[in-house]
Amino acid sequence: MTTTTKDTSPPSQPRIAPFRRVLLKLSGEGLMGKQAYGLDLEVVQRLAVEIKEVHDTGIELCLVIGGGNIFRGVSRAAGGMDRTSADYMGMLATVMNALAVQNFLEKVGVPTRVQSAIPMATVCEPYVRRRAMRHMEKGRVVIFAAGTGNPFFTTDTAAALRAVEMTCDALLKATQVDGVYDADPKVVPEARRFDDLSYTEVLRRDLRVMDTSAIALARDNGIPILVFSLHQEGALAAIMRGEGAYTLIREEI
Ligand SMILES: Nc1ncnc2c1ncn2[C@@H]1O[C@H](COP(=O)(O)OP(=O)(O)OP(=O)(O)O)[C@@H](O)[C@H]1O
Ligand SMILES: O=c1ccn([C@@H]2O[C@H](COP(=O)(O)O)[C@@H](O)[C@H]2O)c(=O)[nH]1
Repeated sequence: MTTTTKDTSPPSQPRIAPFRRVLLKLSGEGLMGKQAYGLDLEVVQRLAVEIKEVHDTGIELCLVIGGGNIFRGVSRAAGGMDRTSADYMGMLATVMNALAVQNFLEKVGVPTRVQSAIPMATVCEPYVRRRAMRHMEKGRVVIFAAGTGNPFFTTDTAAALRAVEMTCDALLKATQVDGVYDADPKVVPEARRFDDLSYTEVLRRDLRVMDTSAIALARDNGIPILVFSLHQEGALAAIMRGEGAYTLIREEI
């Protein structure tokens, strides 16, 4: 599922109001491209250009990047380690991804700041909510690293949390698949894709495109979630124009 495709979907009636500020969650695994581990720098470069395109329109942007391309606390690579240590390793992996994306964004002329939930003063800023808001008001893209800073969570929950804290209009989840299906499409090829879903339906059907704490946090704070493919070229800009293919998760529909 790593082939890049061009978004050719026809323009349609926008399903959601124009955005002022959004949080973009990039799948860490998605940054591997065709590789088995780490970063495919061509993928990172393409995403940087796509983010710039949106940033140039004046929309305020913040990012959360997963760490699945390097390390996950619950993965087999964690072996017999205790969960908290393994989760801290996972959070540190997200810092590496944040620094890589920061580098590529700055190469294409997008001003950025990385803020880490685990303070590491010689590497990046610590997470300070009001400072992050100010950076965005000044036109900087803020990259939130190290997840929530707590073990037993994931970067999906960190994305929902930061989206609420930053008063974002939406959480955009750029992932490996082009939306939410009635079963994992990587496991069940005949799974059917949804255009629209309510938070409650995602939780009731146990659709695991995101973890339940992220969905619950978004639901409790009324943040719409748009799930789309990170591999579809132009998908991010299309969504910003009210077009493109994505699953929209929001209140009862
Ligand atoms: N019902 C479902 N609909 C869509 N995708 C699903 C569903 N259930 C499970 N998935 C899986 O969820 C995955 C989400 O991918 P993604 O790489 O974004 O996960 P992630 O945990 O956020 O990644 P990372 O930790 O690397 O950031 C997809 O690979 C997809 O196969
Ligand atoms: O708040 C958080 C966020 C992440 N972790 C750990 O990091 C890895 C990588 O994050 P993904 O969301 O899976 O990409 C995750 O598996 C956890 O081990 C965390 O502990 N707390």
